[in-house]
Amino acid sequence: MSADSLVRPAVIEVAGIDVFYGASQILFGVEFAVQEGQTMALLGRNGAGKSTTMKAIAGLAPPKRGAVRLFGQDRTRQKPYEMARAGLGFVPEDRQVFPEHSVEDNLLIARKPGPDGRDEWSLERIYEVFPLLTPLRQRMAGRLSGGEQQMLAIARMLMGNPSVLLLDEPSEGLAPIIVQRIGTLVRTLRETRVTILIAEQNMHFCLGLASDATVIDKGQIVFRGTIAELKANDDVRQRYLAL
Ligand SMILES: Nc1ncnc2c1ncn2[C@@H]1O[C@H](COP(=O)(O)OP(=O)(O)OP(=O)(O)O)[C@@H](O)[C@H]1O
Repeated sequence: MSADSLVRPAVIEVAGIDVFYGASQILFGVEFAVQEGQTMALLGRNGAGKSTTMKAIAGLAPPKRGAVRLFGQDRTRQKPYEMARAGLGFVPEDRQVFPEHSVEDNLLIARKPGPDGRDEWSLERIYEVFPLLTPLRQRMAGRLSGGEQQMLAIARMLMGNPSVLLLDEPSEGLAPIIVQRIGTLVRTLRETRVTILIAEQNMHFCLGLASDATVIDKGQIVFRGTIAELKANDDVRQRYLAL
């Protein structure tokens, strides 16, 4: 077997995408790849284009030029439900739990096997990994705290057994202790061999979590490397990530 045949395509490939909202161009040739099992941090300041990139991958902000590929297959301009069927789990910035339904119903509504037939996430397993949700199972999701809602949003996404996770600013607006818990949770997920892309303003949250980093500024990629390389690069951190 040649070495080439062992090279697998990246799980997520964003290939030179331009995204517009109306007449305003928001992303300019954004390009990066996430390999199988990698935890990639997409970092950048407020308004840099992180959410737009996540939405472009998830099918919510179709690129005008360039391509989005999942497991080597072209998925540019597919609908969000098609991306979900292809194995993509997306937790948007605003979490979007069903406020009038209980925690347990939110979870059950989302339950389905993954595209590869994987069915790892039962309610029992969710409560094991998210012990904070156990006593809240009958509570209306709209009455949860921000941190609890974030946990529920991640748990609900997992009930669809995705093989690729997109988390948009999971630490946003949460107290430091809750941010720590979300960090522990992401580390647990990393061990389940899924591929993870996390968009964050909070670089410190990602330093101990991610293996790799991509930095975006004004809709353009300005850095790609390992987390260790980012830590060692004062210039990039000061220019693009300092608050
Ligand atoms: N629906 C929209 N219509 C027009 N412009 C938008 C829309 N959504 C976002 N923008 C603009 O696109 C740019 C990128 O926004 P985006 O939400 O992708 O950034 P971000 O890096 O995720 O920042 P944040 O941390 O604030 O979410 C910003 O200038 C923003 O004002």
